[in-house]
Amino acid sequence: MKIEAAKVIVSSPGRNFVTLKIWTDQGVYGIGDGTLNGREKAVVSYLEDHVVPCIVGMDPRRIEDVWQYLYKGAYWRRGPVTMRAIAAVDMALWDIKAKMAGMPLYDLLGGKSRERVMVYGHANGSDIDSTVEAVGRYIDMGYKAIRAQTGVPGIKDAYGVGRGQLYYEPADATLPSVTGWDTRKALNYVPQLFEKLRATYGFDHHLLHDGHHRYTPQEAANLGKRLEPYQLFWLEDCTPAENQEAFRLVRQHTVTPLAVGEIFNTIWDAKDLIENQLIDYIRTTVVGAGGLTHLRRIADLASLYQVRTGCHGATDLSPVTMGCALHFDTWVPNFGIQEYMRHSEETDAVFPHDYRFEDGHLIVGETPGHGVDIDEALAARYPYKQACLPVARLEDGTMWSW
Ligand SMILES: O=C(O)[C@@H](O)[C@@H](O)[C@H](O)[C@H](O)CO
Ligand SMILES: [Mg+2]
Repeated sequence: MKIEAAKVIVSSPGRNFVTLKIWTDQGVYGIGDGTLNGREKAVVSYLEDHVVPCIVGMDPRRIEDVWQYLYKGAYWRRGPVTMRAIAAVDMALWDIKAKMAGMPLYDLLGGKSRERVMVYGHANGSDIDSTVEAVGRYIDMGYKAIRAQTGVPGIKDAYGVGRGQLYYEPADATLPSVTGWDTRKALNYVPQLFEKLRATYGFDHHLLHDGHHRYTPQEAANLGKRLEPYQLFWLEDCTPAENQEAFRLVRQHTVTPLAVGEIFNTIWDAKDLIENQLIDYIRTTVVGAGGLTHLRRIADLASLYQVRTGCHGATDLSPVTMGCALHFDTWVPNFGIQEYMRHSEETDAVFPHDYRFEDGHLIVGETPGHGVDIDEALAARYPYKQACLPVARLEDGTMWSW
């Protein structure tokens, strides 16, 4: 059996997606996602110029060998562009294998560990009162877990506060928009949001919060400690994780559960955090970390240390990644939660998929493969539109982590 052809499809139904379609000589095809928000074309070139010419003619059944070929064969290892390109191939090959086996992907991975996957949605508002209302709307929609982000008085366009209610997309301009940040103001304000949320809705729902890499380890420890009374499901990216040791300081001071990893690409980025039990949830997802082949390895390492999964699921990960992640979540023994930011109706139409939301959970169907396709004719109606993620600066102009 051979890979006969592979094509990269760039489409922007509301936002940009990079999709890889691989055809085999047996008439079966597979679909993979390689989207890298704000840097999409780098992956397009990596795939078209450097990956597709190598994989045509290879045996699509040899998923592990193709993965090792692309990883070791580049010589230049890791990084978001390389690992997304590998992920796109890997997802398409798993899709092909599962279709050939006539099985939904979760069956091929080892079978169902659960019937449905708990997801969390994004509630956000410009201030505490509007965020409390937004959380109420998610509760009314049936969500069991909700991430809450509030604007902070005196901070311009704080992270996570979108314009719409369901479809927040931060990559909003051809050149990066400039937003603001002030740790002191946020540290005083954010705990008040969670105090009000618990006072209003009680403790039945899981609440989550994203620090988006903005606090120093000491400040993150302070925030984690002050959030303890509100029993968060997790505090995400409380401090940058390039230095994995930084989490030790946070951990020593708070029992608020910690999640990290949406910007990690490999097991090496997470290894020290997992082995030293410095985190509770690992956020790497299929497109971010080299596909299912590598994500499985991360999850297996994590399971040894009782670290659970919490796959990244923002709108910049296409329905193809969401489909693969849901099959992974349905199988993985150490599942924690799945992020679910809804895609727009245009996006959902371009990517017909076999998963559905019900009672705060996502449920995958039994279509062989990962159950997500691309409508190429419709995709062609949405050409690429340059879009960048914002940057953040402190009041005095200093660049900060967005
Ligand atoms: O937790 C999250 O979902 C965020 O941190 C993301 O929305 C992130 O900002 C985007 O994926 C960036 O493209
Ligand atoms: Mg995040």
